[in-house]
Amino acid sequence: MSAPCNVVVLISGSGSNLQALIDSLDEENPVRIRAVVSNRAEALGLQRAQAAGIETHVVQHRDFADRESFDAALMEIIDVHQPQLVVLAGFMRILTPGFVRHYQGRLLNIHPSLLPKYKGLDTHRRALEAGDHEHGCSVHFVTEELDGGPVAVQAVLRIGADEEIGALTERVHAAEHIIYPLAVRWFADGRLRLAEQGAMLDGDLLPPTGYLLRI
Ligand SMILES: Nc1nc2c(c(=O)[nH]1)N[C@@H](CN(C=O)c1ccc(C(=O)N[C@@H](CCC(=O)O)C(=O)O)cc1)CN2
Ligand SMILES: NCC(=O)N[C@@H]1O[C@H](COP(=O)([O-])[O-])[C@@H](O)[C@H]1O
Repeated sequence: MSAPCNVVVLISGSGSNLQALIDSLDEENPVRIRAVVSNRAEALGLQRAQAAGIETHVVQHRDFADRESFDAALMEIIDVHQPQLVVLAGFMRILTPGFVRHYQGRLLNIHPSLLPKYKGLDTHRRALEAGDHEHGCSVHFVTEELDGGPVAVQAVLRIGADEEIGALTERVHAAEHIIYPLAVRWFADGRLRLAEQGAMLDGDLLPPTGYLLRI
């Protein structure tokens, strides 16, 4: 088994991706979730972490004068755990260049679209309004460019005729809960890495879409 991989998870909301990561842990998995940090005190994900016996912290962005000081407070808490990996799981704040540089290559995010399409927010509505036939989610390395980092893995879904945003959101969520634990495990096992050229899996450069799963 690989050496333990200390992970800190950042959240802002319900934490279903955090829960999927927690549920993926077993004696074969080297991932050790050392702490969960939320920028919102009301995040239900904090309760999920506490139920799993994971240390939790709240760092509210509204308590800080600017993004740099907020990020510095995050980093101070995160670095206590000396993480090999920081996981954004529904974390809804844009991180500063200083934060991204500090964790470069060991910072992952789950995004609810087939990047590079629909960076930012409100992705499901945008895909439906565009009349797309496919949609999905992406795990990517985080860079200074918002949702622009190299993709590690994507889940591709067919959009059903007249599919409602609620149904699509649920299907994408379910797909996220498959690909995020997979990508995090690959990283912990030393299989997934960020190189100069992009995301690498087992020493091979991944395509811009990352490792594709059709679900
Ligand atoms: N430097 C980076 N920071 C973050 C990235 C990234 O790729 N580079 N990914 C995001 C996650 N994300 C989409 O996947 C995302 C999160 C938040 C926002 C956003 O516009 N946030 C607003 C506040 C919104 C709110 O509080 O509800 C803001 O920060 O002003 C866009 C995309 C995480 N950070
Ligand atoms: N741009 C970032 C973004 O929209 N992230 C999305 O927030 C949700 C968090 O759900 P969760 O709190 O239940 O994991 C997830 O669907 C994730 O893709």
